[in-house]
Amino acid sequence: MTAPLLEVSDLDVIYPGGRGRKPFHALKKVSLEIRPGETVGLVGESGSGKTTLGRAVLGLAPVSSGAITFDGNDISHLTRRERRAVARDIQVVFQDPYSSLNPSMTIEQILAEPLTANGVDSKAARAKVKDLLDKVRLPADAAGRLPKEFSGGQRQRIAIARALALDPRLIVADEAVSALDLSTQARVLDLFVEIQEATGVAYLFVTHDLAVVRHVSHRVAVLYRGEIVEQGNADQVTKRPEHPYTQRLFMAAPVPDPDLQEQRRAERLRLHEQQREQAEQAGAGGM
Ligand SMILES: Nc1ncnc2c1ncn2[C@@H]1O[C@H](COP(=O)(O)OP(=O)(O)OP(=O)(O)O)[C@@H](O)[C@H]1O
Repeated sequence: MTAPLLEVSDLDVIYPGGRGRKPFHALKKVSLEIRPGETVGLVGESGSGKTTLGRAVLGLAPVSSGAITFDGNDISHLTRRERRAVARDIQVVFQDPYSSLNPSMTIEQILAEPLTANGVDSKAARAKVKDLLDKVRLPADAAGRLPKEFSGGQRQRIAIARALALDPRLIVADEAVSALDLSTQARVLDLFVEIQEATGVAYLFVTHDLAVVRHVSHRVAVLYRGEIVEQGNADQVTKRPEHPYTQRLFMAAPVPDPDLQEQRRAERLRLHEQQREQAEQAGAGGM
């Protein structure tokens, strides 16, 4: 079996208190592994600690104890300089495609920025920008335009292209499709999968949306109040969850497939009709 690319072991994150706020223990003894080219979906309801775990991997949350290793090296307590070296390999795509792109920069400037900051000359950067636009299925003439000229889905493609600029090995996707409508979501998710197949990048896919997690994940980890209560193969966790919390979480999930949704709606209506008829009959019998 391949060695893990990312290994989180017994991780505790405690946000310090202050200004009348008590310290908050956001992650408790969290352990998780991601192998090269793998997608691990991280699910859990709001406040369970999903974003905190993504941020800890990116070096943005306070690690109180435990370890995060990337490619065998502990990255949980890096200096700024050391972090910069790792940052090439671990990139992020955030939820909001409207605020994450600088509105006054052209797409070419946005995509070239991480390249030139890492010593790529401007000619090579221009060529790479073309290649990145192609990877995310945007036309080459997108380069000269501004973010405001693009739809939410297209902006998210630009954000993905920017994350890919330095050929990372891991991308933390934090609710990366949550702001998009359903059909755009599906297309952007397909793009994530396509890019993974082409480049071998691994994803930590943070999402509250179980349909999303089913769509992209090889494995799934379920967070509940800062603890991982279940993790395993995506099929097994999403179809036959063992932990009662996961069972409740998946039972309550909306269904993304419109046909299935319609079928369930029709079933509910039929049941409702049946109950109404039974109630009417019972009422009539009583008269
Ligand atoms: N900087 C911080 N200081 C103190 N507490 C924080 C901080 N950031 C997050 N928290 C708390 O940590 C807990 C976990 O937050 P986190 O954002 O990781 O959850 P989440 O599962 O991603 O939820 P959501 O889906 O709502 O973003 C929450 O109770 C939150 O209030």
